[in-house]
Amino acid sequence: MSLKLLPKEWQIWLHDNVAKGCSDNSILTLMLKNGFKLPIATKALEDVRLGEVVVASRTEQARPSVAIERNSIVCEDGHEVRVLTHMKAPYTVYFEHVLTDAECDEMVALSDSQLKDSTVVDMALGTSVAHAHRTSTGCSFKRAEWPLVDRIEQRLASLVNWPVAQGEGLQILRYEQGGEYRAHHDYFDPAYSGSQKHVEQAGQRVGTVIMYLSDVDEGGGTSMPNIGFEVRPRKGSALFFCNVDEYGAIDPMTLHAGVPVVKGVKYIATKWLREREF
Ligand SMILES: O=C(O)CCC(=O)C(=O)O
Ligand SMILES: [Fe+2]
Repeated sequence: MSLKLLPKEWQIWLHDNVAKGCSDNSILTLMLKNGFKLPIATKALEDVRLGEVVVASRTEQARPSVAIERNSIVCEDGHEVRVLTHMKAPYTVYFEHVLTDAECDEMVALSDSQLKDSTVVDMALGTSVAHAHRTSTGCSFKRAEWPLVDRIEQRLASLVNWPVAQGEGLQILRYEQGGEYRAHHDYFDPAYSGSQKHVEQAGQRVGTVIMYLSDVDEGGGTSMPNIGFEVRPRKGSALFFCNVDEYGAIDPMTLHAGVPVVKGVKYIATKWLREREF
């Protein structure tokens, strides 16, 4: 059943290429170049050759997208967000004024009593574990847990053109001086067995939105070391990037880190967008 673990666009691509009579070798070479691991690619190809049916439809989008031709975007709730910077690959947009100061303060207040030491997903087991690479405290909210959370989720959905139902709950992180989140990918790497249960549940994490809830005096940016890019936290701004390319294949260039806070306190709210309903 490896075929179903592939992004929709790749399922279609695989079917089309098998139908065209392409060789296993040429298909697998291209899949490996796009970040798929050999066992997954081989098994998916075998599924198609055995007549496994594609689960995707050709009209569906593989990932979220932003109307980057505009300098500002009016969201469905009438809130106007400014587009400051964008990059084609990895598909990245830095927005200003996604949240008002009052909304940031309210999010911080809602989270403050619930913060616990942060965890990361254990690659082999797929469970949450504490990790020295992530020195922050955090908590998460269920979708629409509070009216403000609901409003922000609706706003983000219209901003990046991705249904609310395909988003995980918001996650809040608080970093104090020296706090950081070392370089990592947000996607579930198909090479690790622990990833599979997440991918089976709601598909890949196709996009990430990191909203900055506080101004930080020094440090605390979000960097993408593979492309030498860094944004600085600014209260109300948000960094959005797609963790997959236009075909839905994982994009290793999205490696990113929460740079250590030098002075001040950094608060963020992160929204992970999934391929299917979560
Ligand atoms: O703290 C940051 O700037 C990065 C946070 C992050 O990578 C995440 O929440 O997945
Ligand atoms: Fe991340």
